[in-house]
Amino acid sequence: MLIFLIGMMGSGKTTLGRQLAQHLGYTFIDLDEYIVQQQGQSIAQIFEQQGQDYFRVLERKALEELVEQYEQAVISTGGGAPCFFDNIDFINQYGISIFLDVSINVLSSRLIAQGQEERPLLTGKSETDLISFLAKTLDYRKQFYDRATHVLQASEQCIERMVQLLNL
Ligand SMILES: Nc1ncnc2c1ncn2[C@@H]1O[C@H](COP(=O)(O)OP(=O)(O)OP(=O)(O)O)[C@@H](O)[C@H]1O
Ligand SMILES: O=C(O)C1=C[C@@H](O)[C@@H](O)[C@H](O)C1
Ligand SMILES: [Mg+2]
Repeated sequence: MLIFLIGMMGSGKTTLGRQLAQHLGYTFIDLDEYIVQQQGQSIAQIFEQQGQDYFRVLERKALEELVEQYEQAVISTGGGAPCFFDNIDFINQYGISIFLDVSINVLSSRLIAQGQEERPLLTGKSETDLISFLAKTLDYRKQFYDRATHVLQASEQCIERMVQLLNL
């Protein structure tokens, strides 16, 4: 089975994905890291040098490659991945998708704590700008995230509890 984690930046896709994969004995793949390794450039460099549209094409190609290569894997996607092309349909065709539903306040405090240098869409934003950017982005992306096959309320849950709740 392929399990795709989807949700906003800072919702815990990478953190939870790694632990879920370990729990299930599955391979863990982070889509952002896969692209970084393939390209030999950071996400920030790809955005800066080739632009976001190019990154979205790389993201789609990476999804296509991964479904060919793996049968049992947890794949943490980038925050925007399900929201471009027909990626959410593609994801649901090849596996299950879990939307990590996290409130804007929790997202913004996690993202501020973690620093923003590897998240080009957030670079240079003040806390107020960050909150309004997240709210606006989620407002648009919700239509895609809502098509996940599973939803986890993930603001407060600790990782171990989330793994139990999924009951996989
Ligand atoms: N359930 C949780 N409880 C508390 N903190 C968490 C939880 N999940 C993730 N975090 C923290 O939130 C931050 C963001 O998590 P993570 O990098 O996993 O998010 P992401 O969804 O992969 O983001 P991106 O889309 O930018 O890759 C990290 O500092 C992580 O330690
Ligand atoms: O939410 C987004 O659009 C992004 C999230 C990150 O995971 C990266 O994929 C990139 O920084 C873009
Ligand atoms: Mg991540």
